[in-house]
Amino acid sequence: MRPQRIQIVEVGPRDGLQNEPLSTLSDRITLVNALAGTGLSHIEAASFVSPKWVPKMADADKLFASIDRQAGVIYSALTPNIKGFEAALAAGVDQVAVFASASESFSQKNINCSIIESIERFEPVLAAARQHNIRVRGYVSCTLGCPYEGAIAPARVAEVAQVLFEAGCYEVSLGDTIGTGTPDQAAAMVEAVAAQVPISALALHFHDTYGQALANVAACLELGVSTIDSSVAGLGGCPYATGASGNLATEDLVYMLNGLGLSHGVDLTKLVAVGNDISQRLGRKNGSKVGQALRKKTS
Ligand SMILES: CC(C)(COP(=O)([O-])OP(=O)([O-])OC[C@H]1O[C@@H](n2cnc3c(N)ncnc32)[C@H](O)[C@@H]1OP(=O)([O-])[O-])[C@@H](O)C(=O)NCCC(=O)NCCSC(=O)C[C@@](C)(O)CC(=O)[O-]
Repeated sequence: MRPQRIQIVEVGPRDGLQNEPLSTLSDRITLVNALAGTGLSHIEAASFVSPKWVPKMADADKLFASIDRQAGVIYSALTPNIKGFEAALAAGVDQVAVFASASESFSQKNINCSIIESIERFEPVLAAARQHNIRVRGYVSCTLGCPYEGAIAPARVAEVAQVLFEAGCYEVSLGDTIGTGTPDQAAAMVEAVAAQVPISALALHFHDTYGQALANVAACLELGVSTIDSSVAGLGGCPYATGASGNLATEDLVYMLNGLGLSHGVDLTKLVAVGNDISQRLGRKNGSKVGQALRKKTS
């Protein structure tokens, strides 16, 4: 049941840096370029969202105009509405993502509308993307808990994921936004969603606030999930989930996949160097245990 090949979606430049107070446009560009040199084949590089809401993601068009695009790498971005999609299209984004929530309260805080309204806003994005041959990824946040509502029923997550998939998202990424989930809960949630959406179209997007992300991924790999989102150096958090820490660190994920003998195409040594560099630039502790361990070993 465990897949042999894993697709890693690197979300550090977006989910990571959207929440790093000291990051600059230049840091963002440097990070995207450096990540593309590690073998990663999908980098979520930016968000076309309101800069009033998420100031650190401003100037996504400048970022796309400045990065050195590598053949074989998908450079994607978040687009919450048609305005964002049109800007992303003009900037030459390869792929976009729409983002819904399994929690009504989080939907209101994050994108200022209800879940149903968010889906309505995504319809023109999906239609325009189809017209331009651009693939759309869907996110469901708060799949294992909400900072405002607490527990979220797996059936609710499955319902929102199914709506996104049937609306045309080629893949649905399941976010444990506040990182509270544990392996059995994560597996139960994925099983509930997989009853509605093919498991091959599901991705995991787990934050590591309670140190459970890697264990949760390991449990869900056994169910056949083959796409995992992660963030170099465990960068980030969420502006609308106070206290949530960064995503699962890509270095930790790659180290585990190596140990399991699963292929992924990423060079761990190069990745560790990128994680240490961005941590140093931001003046923050590297959030990857593997990044820290290998740095000590090599220094
Ligand atoms: C969705 C909106 C825009 C609604 O925000 P709104 O205020 O309801 O929208 P509006 O349509 O009334 O527009 C208000 C202003 O925003 C502008 N605007 C409107 N749309 C855009 C756009 N696309 N790009 C740039 N500007 C835009 C619009 O032009 C206007 O400008 P003004 O007239 O005031 O100068 C806002 O709530 C927003 O941008 N939210 C950002 C949400 C965000 O990025 N959150 C962090 C993502 S993390 C996440 O969702 C979880 C995830 C995906 O990582 C998974 C996980 O970890 O679990």
